[in-house]
Amino acid sequence: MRVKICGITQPEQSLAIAALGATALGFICVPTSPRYVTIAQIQAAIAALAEGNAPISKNIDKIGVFANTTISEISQIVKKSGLTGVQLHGDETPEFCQQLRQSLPQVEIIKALRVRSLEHLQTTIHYTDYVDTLLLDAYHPQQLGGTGQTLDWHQLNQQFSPGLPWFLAGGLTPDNILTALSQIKPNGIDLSSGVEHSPGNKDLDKVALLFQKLENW
Ligand SMILES: O=C(O)c1ccccc1N[C@@H]1O[C@H](COP(=O)(O)O)[C@@H](O)[C@H]1O
Repeated sequence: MRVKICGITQPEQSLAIAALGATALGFICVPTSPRYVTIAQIQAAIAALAEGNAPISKNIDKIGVFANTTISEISQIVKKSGLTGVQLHGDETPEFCQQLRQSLPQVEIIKALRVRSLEHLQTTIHYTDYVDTLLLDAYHPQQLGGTGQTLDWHQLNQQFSPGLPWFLAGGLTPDNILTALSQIKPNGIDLSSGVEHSPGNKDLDKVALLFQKLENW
């Protein structure tokens, strides 16, 4: 199972989190977020990974999180920083994803859906031809992401079976991860606020605890 730890801002934490077992790191490229990072910060985090000894550090997925921005801005940031994937966390349409794919053919495209209702889940069907991966996050009326709010895993399990690999996100923590995974079987999990001291400052003890819990799963 893929494990993405999102909202990394410090280069040394990217290396430590990779060493603990993360398969993907997320960098928030949304300027209004308290976890926002510049191209230079992403470059520094990726350079730290390249200097790490463990092969996993070099092969780890490096995902930029964007919301409601332009294809040209995303493409520039991806090319300058060395990101391997893009997570679209805003109101991007299937047509937008199709155009982004043409601009960045080698880059993984993850479309996040902030789930307002179970009916809303049906919209994912329109993205299947244009993205590689889906991600489900909880809806919050004021914030785009990193909210710590959870989805209804049990209901989701009964209503959601997309034709694409997908990440479960939204309020996951070392304390609730096994409960979530006992109810639903995503291809990956994505954690941000549940493994941090404060926005952008990850709590490495919580990240270690998460991987300890996953060992017994
Ligand atoms: O983390 C943020 O600040 C953020 C800002 C804008 C869009 C997405 C953001 N984070 C994403 O939110 C989810 C869930 O976070 P949490 O575990 O509930 O704190 C995750 O996919 C992040 O990539």
